[in-house]
Amino acid sequence: MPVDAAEALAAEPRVREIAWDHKDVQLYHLGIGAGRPATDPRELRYTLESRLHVLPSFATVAGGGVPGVIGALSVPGVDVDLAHVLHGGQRLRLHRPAVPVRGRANASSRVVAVYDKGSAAVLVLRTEVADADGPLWTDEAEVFVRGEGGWGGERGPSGRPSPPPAEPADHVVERAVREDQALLYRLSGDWNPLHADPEFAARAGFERPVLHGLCTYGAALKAVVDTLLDGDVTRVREYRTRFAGVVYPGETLRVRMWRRPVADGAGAGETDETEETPETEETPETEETPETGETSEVRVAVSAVERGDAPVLADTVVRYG
Ligand SMILES: CCCCCCC[C@@H](O)CC(=O)SCCNC(=O)CCNC(=O)[C@H](O)C(C)(C)COP(=O)(O)OP(=O)(O)OC[C@H]1O[C@@H](n2cnc3c(N)ncnc32)[C@H](O)[C@@H]1OP(=O)(O)O
Repeated sequence: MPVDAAEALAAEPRVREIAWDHKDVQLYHLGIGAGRPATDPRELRYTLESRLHVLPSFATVAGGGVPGVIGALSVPGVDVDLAHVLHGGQRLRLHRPAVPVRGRANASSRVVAVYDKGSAAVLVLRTEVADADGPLWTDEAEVFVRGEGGWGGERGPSGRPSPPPAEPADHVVERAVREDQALLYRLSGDWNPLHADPEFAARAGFERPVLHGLCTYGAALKAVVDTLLDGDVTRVREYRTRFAGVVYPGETLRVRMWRRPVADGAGAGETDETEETPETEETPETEETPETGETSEVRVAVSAVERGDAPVLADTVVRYG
């Protein structure tokens, strides 16, 4: 059986040392579309080493993606065809206000949930990253594997993505995706040919290579940080999304944002009714978001302008201090 849930869940965490420096950060920023226009003082913070800050979504590639997406799926009990794999969702919690420009840390990854959707399997991979000073971030990727369900396993959280709020958005920005964006983004470590090789993309059922989900994820966070947080990357506490539709390089992303206070009593580490946190073991202590002042959040909806309002990122929330 290509997905053996019991074996995947029982596997020991995979622990590896990761390291990164300013060059990795700059490459990542270029990969998600930063640096245009190249002389804009705000953009220079994404590209110039003397002013560099780190967009927190860099955490999803820190360490060069080593050993890359294929390695990340090399888990006991998981033997799937990469052409059937789509990124289904992503969640990131920061345990410190800023991701450092250079770092060395231990990353511990394991499968924390496996769901049987009948026609697909959903794997939840959690990675906890800590350096000598303590926890840095926790990252959770939901991996949707088409054609691998049907073994009678737990179905997990159900439901379609929730629609965006009915009221007009507080902010709407558009961000063009370069034709070669995926070719640039993959240099940060996700070498999946789905994003570069037309023949592989056709085998996976797409008319041409699609953009990495995490590239859209980074571009949307950058739009939020630049628009709402005055470019202050240190205010981001948590960021989650569901990948609801593909993006093709060359399209334009429309990012709509609705600000709202976090409901009374809902700490940054807690969930709300729209959230689809997998029902796994209790959230470990280290996943608490730091208490660095009042937390607000923004609901975000992302679509590709060329294809109307159909969401490409749904159930998307950024929490910030
Ligand atoms: C370490 C990191 C590892 C990362 C691996 C990824 C490697 C990358 O290189 C790969 C990528 O970047 S791929 C590009 C980004 N992703 C995408 O573009 C996917 C876009 N989404 C889709 O196409 C569909 O929503 C699709 C296909 C996802 C689902 O659509 P449908 O097949 O129509 O499914 P649907 O009928 O709506 O739902 C069936 C059941 O599945 C659940 N579900 C749906 N979308 C989900 C999602 N995105 N994540 C988790 N669960 C999801 C539904 O809730 C439903 O469950 P139930 O029947 O119980 O209600």
